[in-house]
Amino acid sequence: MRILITYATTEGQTRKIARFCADQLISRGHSVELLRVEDAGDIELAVFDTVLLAGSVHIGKLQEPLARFAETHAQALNGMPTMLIVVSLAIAGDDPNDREELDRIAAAFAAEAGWTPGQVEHVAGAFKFSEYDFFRTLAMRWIAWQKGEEIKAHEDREYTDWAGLAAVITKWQAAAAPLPERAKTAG
Ligand SMILES: Cc1cc2nc3c(=O)[nH]c(=O)nc-3n(C[C@H](O)[C@H](O)[C@H](O)COP(=O)(O)O)c2cc1C
Repeated sequence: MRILITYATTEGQTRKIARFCADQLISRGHSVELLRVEDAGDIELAVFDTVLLAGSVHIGKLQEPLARFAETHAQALNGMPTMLIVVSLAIAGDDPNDREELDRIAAAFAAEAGWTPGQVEHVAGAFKFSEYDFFRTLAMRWIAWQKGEEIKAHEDREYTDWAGLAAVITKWQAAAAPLPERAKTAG
């Protein structure tokens, strides 16, 4: 399959997640174009069989450039298999209220764009204290403290479940493949 993966990232974790997805798909024989969403604006989606969008939650929202991309290409996206990956820290916990809030964020993003993703996956991100400015450091230390996490100054901490993500991608590429390709890519 020809697959477009386009992503928005603020501190870099979603780029790492998008690259991981690309590597997984390439290793299964797919042709993958991986683009930061700012570089994907006027891309022709008709040349792809499927599209994966990824973004991260900052103060209750996904990035604006990702929202613009989804809105601009909503019609094409609605006509092909798609997946939205939502990266957050809240999903790393086990609070059902957090999960509800993340589902609401994903639903609002999709509704505003006029796009119905074929699949929505929540993926845990990372604390990136090496990337934060002074005020972000204060805010994120407070969040870490609230969650009972002790993180040293300038330390990063990753919560992404790479094995879980690999399983999601394996399943998705098999389901998204056009029928004749399914036999080749399944498993
Ligand atoms: C300023 C700021 C605000 C954030 N707001 C949220 C939030 O509302 N909910 C949440 O679950 N995670 C929140 N996060 C955590 C990010 O989603 C997480 O760190 C993610 O890995 C960032 O991905 P990125 O590096 O690709 O931007 C926030 C992080 C920062 C720095």
